[in-house]
Amino acid sequence: MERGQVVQLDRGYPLVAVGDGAPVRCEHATALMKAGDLRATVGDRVWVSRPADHDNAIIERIDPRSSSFVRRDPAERTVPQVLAANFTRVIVVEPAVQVNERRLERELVLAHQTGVAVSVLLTKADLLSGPDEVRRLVERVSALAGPEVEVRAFSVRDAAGAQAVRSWFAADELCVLVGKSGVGKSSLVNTLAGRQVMETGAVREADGKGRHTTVSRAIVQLPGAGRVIDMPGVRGLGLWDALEGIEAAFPDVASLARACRFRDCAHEGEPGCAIEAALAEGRVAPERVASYRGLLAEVRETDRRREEARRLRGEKSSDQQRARGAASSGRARYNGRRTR
Ligand SMILES: Nc1nc2c(ncn2[C@@H]2O[C@H](COP(=O)(O)OP(=O)(O)OP(=O)(O)O)[C@@H](O)[C@H]2O)c(=O)[nH]1
Ligand SMILES: [Zn+2]
Repeated sequence: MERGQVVQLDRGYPLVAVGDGAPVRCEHATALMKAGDLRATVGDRVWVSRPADHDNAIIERIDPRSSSFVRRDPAERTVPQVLAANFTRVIVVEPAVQVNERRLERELVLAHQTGVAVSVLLTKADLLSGPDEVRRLVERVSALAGPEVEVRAFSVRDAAGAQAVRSWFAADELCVLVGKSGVGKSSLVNTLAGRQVMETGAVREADGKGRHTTVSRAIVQLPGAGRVIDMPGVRGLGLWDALEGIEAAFPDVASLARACRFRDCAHEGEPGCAIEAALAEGRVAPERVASYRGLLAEVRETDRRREEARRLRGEKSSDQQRARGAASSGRARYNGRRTR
């Protein structure tokens, strides 16, 4: 068997880079699909065999993932979907004009849940009135994202700005870009690559539900720098196993929550709730608490449905399931709290 990495995922079979040769199309081994229905995702390190009598190579094994970007499968409420693996940084991409704060919060939760470094890129900065407005926006988004997250603005029309972003893409990094369709992810990749490697807004494929510029997730090698995964506009960002992500994305609210009298406080009117107290005294923004509560409720609801689905399948141990969930989310966990 040879070791390789999945470098592209489209509607066909995964493309796997093996050695220095051209990437090969791979099918999944039947045994792999039977054992837990494992499918390779972009970034996966895999072991492939190449039977002589077969058109495609075969993925025999998928190595454990050092990180993974997981959302709830939009087609099914009780299974996770891994969109990318083994990256070192998540870059959340939002347009500088009309930043959607609620969407940004959700993206940050999913990004933090992966356990790797998180950055925010505000694109199309040329559409703002000038440097002052850009600076104010970066400050506002930084305040929302917290001190651990670096926020930068970018425009394809500003070569100097592109230079500032390059430090995220050091040679040993694999960055994944997350953001809705049309925010300019492919344009960014093309700017960094110095040539047209991804199709942008000019060429579009209509798919009934909306418009998608990028139809496949692929790893792009930037010349003299690291690599980047462009993910097509991911429409649904349902949370899956995201408690640590919520805690990391809401450091302001989460630090209050740690002072609640009850460890499992739902922050919905329990006695001794530190969040309620902070709200009453105006020490925390009501929108932040509303988002925090809403996202927590979503995770609990998904957990409830998982438990339900498991019961219907005749499985029992939810502890085992949690342990597996922790392994698949790529973030070490102890007792439901972040360990980092
Ligand atoms: N004014 C301005 N327009 C931009 C900038 N970057 C991208 N655009 C435009 O925004 C549109 C969408 O850009 P894309 O790069 O295709 O967006 P995307 O995020 O890759 O979209 P998907 O592949 O569908 O996820 C195109 O028409 C671009 O020309 C920018 O910095 N400034
Ligand atoms: Zn509370």
